[in-house]
Amino acid sequence: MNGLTAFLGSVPGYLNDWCVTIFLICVSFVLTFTPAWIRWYNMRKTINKIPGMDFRNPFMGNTSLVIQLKEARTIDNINLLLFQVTCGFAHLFHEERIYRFWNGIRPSVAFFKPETIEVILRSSTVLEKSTEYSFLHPWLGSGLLTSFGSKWRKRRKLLTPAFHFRILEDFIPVFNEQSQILVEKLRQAQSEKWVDIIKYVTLCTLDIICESAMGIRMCTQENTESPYLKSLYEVGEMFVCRMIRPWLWPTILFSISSYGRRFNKSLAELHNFTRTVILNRKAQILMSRASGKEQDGTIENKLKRRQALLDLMITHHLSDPSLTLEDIREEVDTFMFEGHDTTAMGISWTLYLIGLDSFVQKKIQDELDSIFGNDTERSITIEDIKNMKYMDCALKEGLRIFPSVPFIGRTLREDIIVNGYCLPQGTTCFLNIYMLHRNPEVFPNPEIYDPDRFLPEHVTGRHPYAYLPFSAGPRNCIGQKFAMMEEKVVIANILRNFKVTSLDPRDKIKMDAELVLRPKQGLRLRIEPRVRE
Ligand code: HEM
Repeated sequence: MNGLTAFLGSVPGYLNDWCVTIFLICVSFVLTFTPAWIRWYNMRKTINKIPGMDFRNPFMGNTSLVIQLKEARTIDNINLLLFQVTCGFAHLFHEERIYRFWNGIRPSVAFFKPETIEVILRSSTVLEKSTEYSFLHPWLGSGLLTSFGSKWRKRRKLLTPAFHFRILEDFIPVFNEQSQILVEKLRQAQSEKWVDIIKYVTLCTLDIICESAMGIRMCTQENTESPYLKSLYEVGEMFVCRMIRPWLWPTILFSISSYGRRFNKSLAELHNFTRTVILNRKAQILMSRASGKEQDGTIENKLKRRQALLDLMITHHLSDPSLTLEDIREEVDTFMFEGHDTTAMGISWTLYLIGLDSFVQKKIQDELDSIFGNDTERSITIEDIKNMKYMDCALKEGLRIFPSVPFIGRTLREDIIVNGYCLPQGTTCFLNIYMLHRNPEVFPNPEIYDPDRFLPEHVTGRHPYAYLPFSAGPRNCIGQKFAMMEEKVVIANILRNFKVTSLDPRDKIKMDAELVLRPKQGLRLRIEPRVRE
């Protein structure tokens, strides 16, 4: 201290104040960041006991590998590259099926073995989503997918009855009607050499979820120029642009970028639309209450049951205003988002696999003929769906090879032990469902499409966490029964009418690491009328 006083005494007065200020800034910097750095250093020591690749630049972590490969021009698209690097790492660490990696200074641990994934998903304390999900907040707020803690628990309890089997049955007419429109659209496209099946199916699943979640007909299959559809695509596209550009992660930088401005404009349109639908429906419910025509909260008539999700929330809001209209908006947007792209990809990938395998296609069509005979128009019933046993296997196998949600992320709020390794609080758990489904010990020749893997005799004895297209545990997919029913109705209606042939072999398909697993260049299918023997 004497030295400092002597030094300050020897410099001119006006510089004195500056020296003291700079000295104090340095001290507060050290005091603020040293504990954080010590915590990070200890965390690094613990995490580095898990197998993984080393890196030179501590600020970039293993992300620098992606940049090096991009610079080496091995592959141009960073999205494709990310997906391939992720799978490459999984192959390197295939023995323990666990590895660490550093996403910048953030530690992550990847899992793709049933026993380790079970520890994470069964835990009642690991319920918080990883930070990547926060990019969804402007759109979905803290709805069911992104929320955690008591908010998530309350919402999950409130919404679960809307997915009860009895309620889902009333959506079957919607699945039928919309998939019959899809069949007509495909019939018109038969003269084309091929169609990108994803484009057709996505409009169909969007119409289905709009009618089921909001109770309104959007008719996007008829009106592909719908402003709602345009905004929805724009929001999805800008969201992905942000995900793959780390410099746009800070909200302020994103909002002033051209991507952020386009995102915010379309988002405002989407939110306005959802809010208007909710307000209109609330007014209708209040009017029927006032006129005494309301059939109580048990939702008796068919039309009302079809709107179960929105009605359930509005009815709850009217008796308990702590569930606000904005809360309802978050949930409706969540269901619109989670409920159409996932099913569209499930249907499209499965049709693609069926289109590569004439043996499987014939088996499915034989099963459909045993249910419907030559009738290609009769609406599908719940009994028919139950009888589609081989179709069930074909769909499950499709979701095994191409799970619509290939990765799931969780953030640890306390230390846990997995596979003998300690994972400290703050670690991101990266559950690689895509590679979990390619474990040759569970699924021999994992790249082969073989629906027989899901025959009851082959499923018995399989580890319950070996196959997880809908995740598992407390935060599993609330819409899984809805999705399976919808997918069966749509695929059945297509294959009752058409023979499908996929034009691109498996090794020509490149995959994007987006929120859902999608092929870079679409899926080309030739559609021909079915000729019965
Ligand atoms: C093939 C179709 C589908 C697949 C593969 C799928 C897959 C998944 C997965 C893996 C999760 C867990 C995500 C995570 O933990 O981050 C999830 C959650 C969720 N899914 Fe699905 N999903 C599908 C269809 C649907 C449908 C049709 C709906 C709504 C009608 C839906 C609504 C949700 C919601 C709201 C959540 C969040 C649940 C919670 O955290 O409590 N999903 N889905």
